[in-house]
Amino acid sequence: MSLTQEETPKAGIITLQNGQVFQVKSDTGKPLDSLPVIDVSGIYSENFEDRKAVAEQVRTAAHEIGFFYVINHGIDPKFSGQTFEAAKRFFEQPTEKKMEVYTGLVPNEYVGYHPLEHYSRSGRKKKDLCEAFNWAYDAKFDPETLDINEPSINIWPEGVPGFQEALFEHHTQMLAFSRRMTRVFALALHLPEDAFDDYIKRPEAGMRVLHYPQQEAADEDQNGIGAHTDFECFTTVTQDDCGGLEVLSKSGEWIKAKPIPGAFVVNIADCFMRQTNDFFVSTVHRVINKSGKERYSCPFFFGFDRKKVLEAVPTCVSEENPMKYPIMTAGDYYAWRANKAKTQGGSY
Ligand SMILES: O=C(O)CCC(=O)C(=O)O
Ligand SMILES: [Fe+2]
Repeated sequence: MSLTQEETPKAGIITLQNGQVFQVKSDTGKPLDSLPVIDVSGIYSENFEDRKAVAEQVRTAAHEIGFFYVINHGIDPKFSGQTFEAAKRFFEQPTEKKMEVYTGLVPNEYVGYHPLEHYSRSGRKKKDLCEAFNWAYDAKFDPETLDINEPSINIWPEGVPGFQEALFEHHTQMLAFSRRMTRVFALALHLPEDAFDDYIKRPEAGMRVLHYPQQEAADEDQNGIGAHTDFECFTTVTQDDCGGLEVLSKSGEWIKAKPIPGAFVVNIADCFMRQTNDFFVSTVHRVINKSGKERYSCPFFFGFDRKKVLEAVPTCVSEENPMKYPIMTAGDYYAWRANKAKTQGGSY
């Protein structure tokens, strides 16, 4: 949210940190089945036509709604199981202990602990009812690293055995999947499959695990995480079976992204929206946990090397449709958004 804590949001209007303003028709999520489900098993095929067939479905989904489920993604659910189990052990600790790795200790970066009811994206009366632990790319855990000696920016809690190991085992899986999906996105943009390969040799690859207690406050007073867009290229979310993730449709309705066992939810984020000159839509989403249970989720945020310039891809600009966004590096864009989110009480 770009609203400061003092401003009161106008009913039905959402203003985001990236400057976009949205009109919402109804504040209540609807259980529509309108998010596409894409079987991505073809991304592992040796046959180009199989990969292209997945890419065409991704093209439509990324353009029309910016959110879709992927099934048959090939990642064993034991990895997210381990992450959720490790996260429960971390979140269970007293707040003072968790604050030893408070994200505020690391300026400009989104690593470490984000406390409960501490940030607000929604501008609602009460701050967002979630807590999170974030960790960033670490060359040591990237089998394709270019520089194994690159220092890590992560901070880790003491006294949670196996925490870092569980989280990075999972991260390494998601990294490989996201690199493959980047090739699918290139095909989806009708570019050569390797068009972004150089952008993701040293990618931006942050991950977080979130805990949402059951919400007692009314939706108009609080959200689990308020309406926002993500700032990298695309996000892949593993959610448990509680539900609560909602996506804002183009017509201004909140659609419930109900959990599909074993599926990931993939959403387009702002860097891809900028690079594709709005052909891919970075879609507003939020979470409200009224399931009666504790909700856990784990998004993986994938983006380009900070040194790369976010120029529009050639298939998305023309004389009639010039680039809409100022050109900057992925790193400058990230720093701008990260700072905004941290100083305005926002979250990731
Ligand atoms: O918890 C979820 O399902 C989504 C979380 C999210 O949108 C975020 O952390 O950016
Ligand atoms: Fe998000």
